[in-house]
Amino acid sequence: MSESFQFQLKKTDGGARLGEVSMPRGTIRTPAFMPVGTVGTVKAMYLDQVRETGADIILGNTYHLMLRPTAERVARLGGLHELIRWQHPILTDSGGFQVMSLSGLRKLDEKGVTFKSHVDGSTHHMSPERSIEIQGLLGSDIQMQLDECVALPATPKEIERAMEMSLRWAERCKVAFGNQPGKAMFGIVQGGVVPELRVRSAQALSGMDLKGYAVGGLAVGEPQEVMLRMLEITLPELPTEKPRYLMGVGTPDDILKSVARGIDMFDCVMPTRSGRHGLAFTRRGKVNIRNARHAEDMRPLDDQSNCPASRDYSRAYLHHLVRANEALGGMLLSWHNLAYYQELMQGIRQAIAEGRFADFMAETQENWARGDL
Ligand SMILES: O=c1[nH]cnc2c(CCNCC3CCCCC3)c3[nH]c(NCc4cccs4)nc3cc12
Repeated sequence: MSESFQFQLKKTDGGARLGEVSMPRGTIRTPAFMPVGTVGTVKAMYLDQVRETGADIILGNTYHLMLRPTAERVARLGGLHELIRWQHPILTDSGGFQVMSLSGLRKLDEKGVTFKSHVDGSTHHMSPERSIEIQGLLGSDIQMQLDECVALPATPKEIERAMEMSLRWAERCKVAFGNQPGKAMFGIVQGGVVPELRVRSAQALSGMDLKGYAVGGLAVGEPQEVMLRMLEITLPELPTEKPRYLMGVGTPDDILKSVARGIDMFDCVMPTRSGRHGLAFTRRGKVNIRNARHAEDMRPLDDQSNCPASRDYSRAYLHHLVRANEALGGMLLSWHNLAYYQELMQGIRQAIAEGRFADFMAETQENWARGDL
């Protein structure tokens, strides 16, 4: 196991990249899908199940953990890895994005974000330095800079202001992070859907020589083709020898098309959140298990899968559990969806390794279009 943080670009196939991030706690095979942990758990899942699906890394939820049980308490309890018993890499977000989407009264200025906790209404101030301190207390392996993801629609002036402040915050986070061997701090490219702002943000962050780069400010309601166009504009400005992380993305189709343009890492609540609501992602497209057509269908979701949730339970049973709002329904569908996402990532990595990613992408999309049997 390497004592440092290293990214190795192993192969490219068109714009798609096969790589590995090596860290003291383990290796991340890229392109990688990172399941979202919330308050230290991937909702409705045991972490050894998450590991079994093929996850090399999970996300820790800074916003929730800083409010409850607090970063200081997590540190006193030995850090997040000890607390949740996950001994592989953990990436934590800065907490800023969720402040903007979850908390009440909030103010954002050069110093940072001031907000009221949705848990108990207490007031919190999070500066770039405090965000890095919190992520350090959690024991995070990959820490994200504090940034401002401006809510769309926004004027170019507003987008420019937020992008430039995010760059200043990136510098402050880099200083606060200092030199932590085996760990990394990633910058986040902003700039909305304005090409020249995207280029300026990516070029400025590249100049900071960070360990990895996230593309932020996307998957916030813009059409898929606009998101993809922004990747085509942004990624050429980022160093090829560093990992690229597209934040909050996405559906299986988003992932295929973003891998084709050079993205290495993804996170999304989609597989777990939609699983809890009865939506299954399968190799033959989406299946809404609540639909009456499954009520007496004895087949499993996917008898080819090595995941028990996909292989051993009938659709009729899953339909019943979800209709009855039984917790086991959401658990089994979350498990199935995470397994499907990891199977998709494994297929992508294999296809790039064999130089047939374009064919894999076309076949996969055709199977989705064919729809469920
Ligand atoms: O610019 C950004 N800066 C920082 N974070 C962003 C995120 C959150 C990524 N997931 C964090 C996880 C950390 C652990 C807990 C769960 C989230 C985004 N998510 C989306 N789209 C999906 C979206 C989800 C909700 C609204 S849009 N676009 C995003 C853009 C940014």
